[in-house]
Amino acid sequence: MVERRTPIPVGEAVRNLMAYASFGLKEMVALELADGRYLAEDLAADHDIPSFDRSPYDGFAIRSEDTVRASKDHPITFEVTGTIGAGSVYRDQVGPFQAVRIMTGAEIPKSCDAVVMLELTRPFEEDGQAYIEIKRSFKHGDNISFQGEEARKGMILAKRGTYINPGIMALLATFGYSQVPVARKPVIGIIATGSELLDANEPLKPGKIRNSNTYMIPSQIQRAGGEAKYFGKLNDDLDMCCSAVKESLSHVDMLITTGGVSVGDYDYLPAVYEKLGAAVLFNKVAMRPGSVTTVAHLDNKLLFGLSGNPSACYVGFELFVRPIVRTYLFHGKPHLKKVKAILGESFPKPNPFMRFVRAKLTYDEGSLIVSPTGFDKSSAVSSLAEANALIVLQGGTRGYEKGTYVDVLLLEDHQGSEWPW
Ligand SMILES: Nc1nc2c(c(=O)[nH]1)N[C@H]1C(S)=C(S)[C@@H](COP(=O)(O)OP(=O)(O)OC[C@H]3O[C@@H](n4cnc5c(N)ncnc54)[C@H](O)[C@@H]3O)O[C@H]1N2
Ligand code: MOO
Ligand SMILES: [Mg+2]
Repeated sequence: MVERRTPIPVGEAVRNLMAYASFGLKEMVALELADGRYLAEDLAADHDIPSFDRSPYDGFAIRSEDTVRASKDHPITFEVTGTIGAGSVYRDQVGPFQAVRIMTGAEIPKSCDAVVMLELTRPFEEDGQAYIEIKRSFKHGDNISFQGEEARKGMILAKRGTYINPGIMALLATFGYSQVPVARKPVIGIIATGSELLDANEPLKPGKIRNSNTYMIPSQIQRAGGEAKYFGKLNDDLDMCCSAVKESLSHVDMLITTGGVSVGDYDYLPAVYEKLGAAVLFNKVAMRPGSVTTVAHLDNKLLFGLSGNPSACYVGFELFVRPIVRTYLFHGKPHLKKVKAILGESFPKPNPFMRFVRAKLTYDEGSLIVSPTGFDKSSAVSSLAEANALIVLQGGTRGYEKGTYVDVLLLEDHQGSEWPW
């Protein structure tokens, strides 16, 4: 008798699974290696920015009170008493009608309170002494970048779980993080099952196909923020699958297998879970593709039984593995971000189950347009290539017309979403 499985709604499957999600550990990495990682702690300003009053222009630092009477007809002359480049500090007193030549980024001398841009001065020399003429008045604080005007010491500038992008790299360096507390990447094992599988370098043989899943999944793991560890491909053999799963699991934080989760004669994963005593959370989800996606846990670790069919495998990863990975990385919104977009092409297929259509999202003059990327069976590989989004079509619907607003999940996004969507 073929095993009958009862599909559970996607939302219920995600909720069941997320009960097992946990934060990972922190590790320190050199700043140069922090790009693309996730902050394990809030990033706080340990000093004001700027940390001293500085000049935003190349010009002259002056005392504004000396310019009160300056005008086109009555230029006022200042004696230039020194020069400060960025990085230098001018310690002498600046007296009435004196000016200090100052460069962008240099600290304002204590007795000055305004800066005049070079272009607004007329320089001249008399008896070897430099002077400038100023033809307008300046107020206290004119052209000064004040200490703390951008950020105050103690402010939180990025939260724990933030993806480290170029801007965060700049902040980390600004605040002297030569070592950065980042989330340790979860190590995710991958095993492919299937006697039909050839390696990428093998010539095609009758009845065989190349194993694409274990090249696709590491790429998805990396996009999610984890680290992939490949344990090879296995023939459909129960004992071999059992020992490989058990052994591999001991070296990783979670394990993905692909293939062998359905009800066929050589689909051994259900038997593997049973033999190893893994508790199955679900083994049928009301979705297409990926209905056979199975999740179990053993020794406090999650086992993801993703479908062998490439598109089903892909979608199963994004819906179920990704939020576990992002939670491990301290991300507060671990699920795929959902937006509304306009369907760029009709999708005539009926949708008995919730359907996740591989799609390409584009921007057109303020609108988001989304179109399926091609062949839509769960066995499809080609439609994955261009996909940067999944269109979500509700179960029990009969097709969607071009121009309809549909829900779309973004695959290449770092903001993420909370649950429920
Ligand atoms: N009687 C039923 N048959 C099937 C059902 C069902 O409910 N009743 N479900 C179908 C659905 S839906 C899917 S999806 C597949 C899932 O199959 P498995 O997860 O058991 O995967 P396999 O049988 O091992 O392989 C399926 C398919 O994918 C190819 N494959 C496998 N591994 C890879 C790989 N690493 N790279 C590329 N392609 C791979 C394999 O050759 C098969 O063509 O079951 C349906 N059947
Ligand atoms: O798991 Mo299957 O993808 O529904 O085709
Ligand atoms: Mg099968």
